[in-house]
Amino acid sequence: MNYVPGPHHRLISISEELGEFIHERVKASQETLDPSSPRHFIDSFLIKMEEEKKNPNTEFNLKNLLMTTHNLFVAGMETVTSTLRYGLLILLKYPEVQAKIQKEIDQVIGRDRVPNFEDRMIMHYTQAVIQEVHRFGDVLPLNLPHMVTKDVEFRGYQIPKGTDIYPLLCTVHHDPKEFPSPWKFDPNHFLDENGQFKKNDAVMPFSAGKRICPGENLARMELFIFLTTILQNFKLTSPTEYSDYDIAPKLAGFLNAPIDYELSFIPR
Ligand code: HEM
Repeated sequence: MNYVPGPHHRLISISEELGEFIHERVKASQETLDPSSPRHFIDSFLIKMEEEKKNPNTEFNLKNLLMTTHNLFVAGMETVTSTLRYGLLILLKYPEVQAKIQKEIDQVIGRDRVPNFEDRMIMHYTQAVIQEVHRFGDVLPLNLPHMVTKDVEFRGYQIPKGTDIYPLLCTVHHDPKEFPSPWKFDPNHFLDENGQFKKNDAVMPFSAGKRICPGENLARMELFIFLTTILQNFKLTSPTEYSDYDIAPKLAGFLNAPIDYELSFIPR
């Protein structure tokens, strides 16, 4: 691929830059490590490397530390950013949804303190909007590829050991049996008749099972805190009116990403 022209060169150079940054961070952590008080993932991994240094088969080595940290950055950045960008675009399209979240923020949090994650439990409308952004934005429609580790029979189909499978999330998220208007953005998909948040296991933006996204809790926390902090302080407006087509998910590579759009943050 080095000899083929195209935008992937930028991707490769950004990835290399990220690799160098992580290398520096690991070096700094090694120099300041206190094994009795790990500060973060890198410290914990370094401690495990030390514990397992006599095991020739250990997976806790420097190469895996660098790659795993790289993975966390790549898997955690684009997904959260795209979901948040979808959310803000949708709020431009539906100002009444934005106004209802702001009403809930004013009632539960007010303007004099920063939002915290515990607020989420009593902010039913905000929770429903975020869950609907996950469903509608559907940022990983193809999920990640898996491979069957033994011969499997599934609904009458024989799947031989070693076959790649794609457990699609896009079909799950648009199942008309679960969501009355699957292609429309509608927070009511997650609200009961009393306006309380209604869980629906049919939505699984983080997938399911043993390989479920390990960043789910972090992502949910980030999205709640970012969105409520922004809306506590700003009204979102745009000189452009966005259509249903503009907000519909657009596949870019294996991710859905929102269009580029104009957004102004007006202090409240
Ligand atoms: C809105 C945000 C996010 C979404 C929608 C999302 C979604 C997903 C999905 C669907 C998978 C595939 C699970 C499977 O193979 O069945 C996955 C895997 C993964 N995610 Fe996330 N993710 C998000 C945020 C994050 C964050 C914040 C991190 C870490 C900081 C993270 C780290 C990972 C990693 C390391 C994997 C691979 C796990 C494995 O292969 O065992 N993700 N994510």
